[in-house]
Order: sequence, then C-alpha cells, then structure tokens
Amino acid sequence: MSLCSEEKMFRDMEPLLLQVLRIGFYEIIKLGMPPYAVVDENVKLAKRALRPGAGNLVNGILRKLVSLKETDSLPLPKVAGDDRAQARALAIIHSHPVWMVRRWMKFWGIEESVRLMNWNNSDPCFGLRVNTAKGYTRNDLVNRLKSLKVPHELSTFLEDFVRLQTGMQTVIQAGLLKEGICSVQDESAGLVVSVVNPQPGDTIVDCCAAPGGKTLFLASRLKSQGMVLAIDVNKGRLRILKEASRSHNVNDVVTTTNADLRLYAEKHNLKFDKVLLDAPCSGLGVLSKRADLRWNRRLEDLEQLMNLQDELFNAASMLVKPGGVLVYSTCSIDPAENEERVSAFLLRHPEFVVQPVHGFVPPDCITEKGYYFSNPVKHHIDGSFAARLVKSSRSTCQKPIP
Ligand SMILES: C[S@@+](CC[C@H](N)C(=O)[O-])C[C@H]1O[C@@H](n2cnc3c(N)ncnc32)[C@H](O)[C@@H]1O
Repeated sequence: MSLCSEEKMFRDMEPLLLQVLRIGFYEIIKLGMPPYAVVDENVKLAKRALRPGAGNLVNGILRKLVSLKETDSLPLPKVAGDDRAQARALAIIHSHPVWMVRRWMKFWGIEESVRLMNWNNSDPCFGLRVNTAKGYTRNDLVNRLKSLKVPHELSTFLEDFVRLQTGMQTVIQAGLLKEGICSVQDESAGLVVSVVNPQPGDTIVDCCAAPGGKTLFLASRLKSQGMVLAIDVNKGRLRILKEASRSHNVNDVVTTTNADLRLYAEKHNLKFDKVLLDAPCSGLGVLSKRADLRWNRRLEDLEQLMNLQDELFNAASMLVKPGGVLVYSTCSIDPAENEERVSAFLLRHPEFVVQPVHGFVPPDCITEKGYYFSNPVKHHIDGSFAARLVKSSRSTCQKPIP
C-alpha cells in the first residue's frame, strides 16, 4: 500500500497543500503526536487555507499514513545497490540532498555520514562566551544561568565559554545578550581565535570580519593594547560589528573598513602581526543550526566558493608582515574548502609554512598535518577548520603598519 495512487501527484501538488501535508507527516512520524488529532487539525488547516476539497485530500493521505505507521509498513527506501542508489536512499531517510550524502560517503563512509546527518537533524547546542572585556567572569555568567534555571555545561575547550542544550530563549528574554554579559558563539569559532592566539599589543586584521563574532573575541584578548582592523565587503553586516564592538566595550581596539579584501590588499601597503581570513564558505559544518542551508547549497556553489577562497587567501597573504602569522579558517567540513585550499596556497606561496596548532587548541582537534578541525560528531560542536601559517622573515616588507 502506498500513500497515493500516483507518485507524481506530490510533485505536481500546489505548494501550500504540500506544506500542510509536510506538517502532518512531521507531527505523526517524527513528533509522535496523537495521530487523529493531527489529521483533524491539518484537515481544518487545508480547508481554511485552501478549499474544502483540499481538506478531503489531506484527510485521505494522512489517514493512510497513520495506518501504515500502525502496521509498521511505512515505505522507507532500502539502502542497497551501488553508491548512487545507497546515497539516494540515505538522502531520503535522513533528509539531506543526494549530492552531499554522496560526497560524505566518499570521504568518510556510510556509518560516519549517517552519524553526521543524525547530528545535523538533532536539536542544536549553543555556546555562550562571557564578555571579559566588560569585566564579567564565567562564574558571573554561570550564576545568572543558575538563577534562570537554564541547564548548562562548562566548555572543556575554552575557559570563557559555556554550552547550552536548551534554554536559549530564556537567556535572550532575560537580556543577557542585550546587557553585553555574553555573546552567542560556538566553541568551534572560539577555537579559531585560539589558533590566531592574539596577544596584547598585536596588530591584527580580520579580513572577512562581519558580523564580528571572532573580531570581538580577538579584541577582548588584546586587553585594550593593540588593534584589530575588521574588513568586510558587506556594509550592513559591518555596521552590526561596529555597534557590537561598542556594546562589548572593545571599540578602543577595533577599527572597521568596508571594502573588498582583494582591492584593499592591492591598494594598501599595510602589514600586520596576525591576519585572520575567515573565508566565505559553504557552511557545511553548521547544518544543525541552519536547517535551510542544506537545501540552498548546490554542488556548483563549491566550485565558485573555492575560487573566491583562493583569491581572498592571496589577498590576505599580502597583509602579513615578515615573520607574521596568517590563519585561514572556514565553518565547513569539506576538504575541498579546507586542506585542499591550504595545499594550493602553499604551492603558490612558498614564503609561507604551516605551523602546527599544538598548544593552541586541544590535541583531540588537531589533524595529522597540524591543522585545527572540529568534527561535530566527535566534539559535539559545529564543524570548523583552521590552518596557521607563518610567513618567512626574509620576505620583503614594503611599508610597516603605522
Ligand atoms: C564566514 S563570514 C565571516 C564571519 C565572521 N568572521 C564572524 O566570525 O562573525 C564571511 C564574510 O566574508 C565577507 N566577504 C565575502 N567576500 C568578501 C570580499 N571579497 N572582501 C571582504 N569580505 C568578503 C562576507 O560579507 C561575510 O561577512
């Protein structure tokens, strides 16, 4: 027994009707809500949103679904056949695009890919970073969370962070973010800042800075000594960064510039101690927080992003002083945007060498080549990547930073 006589019926269905059915399916299959109440509600919804006939159709299809569930005969696809067929079945079962599943199966095999998809489909964890630049300590934040009865865990990776499984709405409503006590920041992003390892007195450029999560953390580590130049091509997002740097009390060390990094690096002969390029990427490491993203990304996007990443990498390298540090990072787990971009860069720029990130991040997050990599399945934080490169001190420096 299937759900309707013709498979193509769903393909041709008007979007609003399909949406009502999706809600009903989700409530019955995933949320396990009382089935006949769900049928009733969604029939009413279809009648009101569309017309009486639509209600009858919803009634028929959802009732069939309920009976298939009750007799344990839901038509789940079988994971069998060649790679493509297996990927197609897994993509349906775990609700991911086929191209992503195929890619992950190629890199990590079926079991790891399924674990990753389960992670992406689970409720997201959130990280909070206490704002030390405003004089708060993690204990202050923990005490506020306790008084709000928000369950939390101390981060074992970073001393300024706590992890929340639930309760974000309570934190927002209580005004902890507005008061500037803390920011929402995943530990994976915090660890990228640890790879940069900002020290008071450093001159730093954050090349793709907006909306500024990493800029603010970098700046707070400078303890009012040194500077962070935050560059971004997006004016609106940069404005958010500027306001946040004020409310987080780090505007004494943060300067913003609205520019395309490629043009900026060509035009300005400035050199910095540390350069962070947090490159625009597919975001494949943060799918648990961005439910829409998997459906908006296409395989073709990767090619375009890789070209942009290479161009920005070249531009960022021009801003590093001799002996200075260049950190390339993404919130992607895809090797093509990570290790492969670094290898290609090193071929173009022999004046840079990899400095393994031992001592900067926990040993568990360090790859064989000495890069930082957080794996959502293993570390229970977002997926991200960073490589720390050092420029030869014999490289010519045309103009020092003022
Ligand atoms: C991954 S996001 C950066 C996130 C940021 N580092 C943070 O921690 O909040 C990438 C940023 O790159 C910026 N960007 C894209 N192309 C750029 C370019 N050519 N020059 C400068 N910024 C660019 C985008 O506007 C976007 O804000």
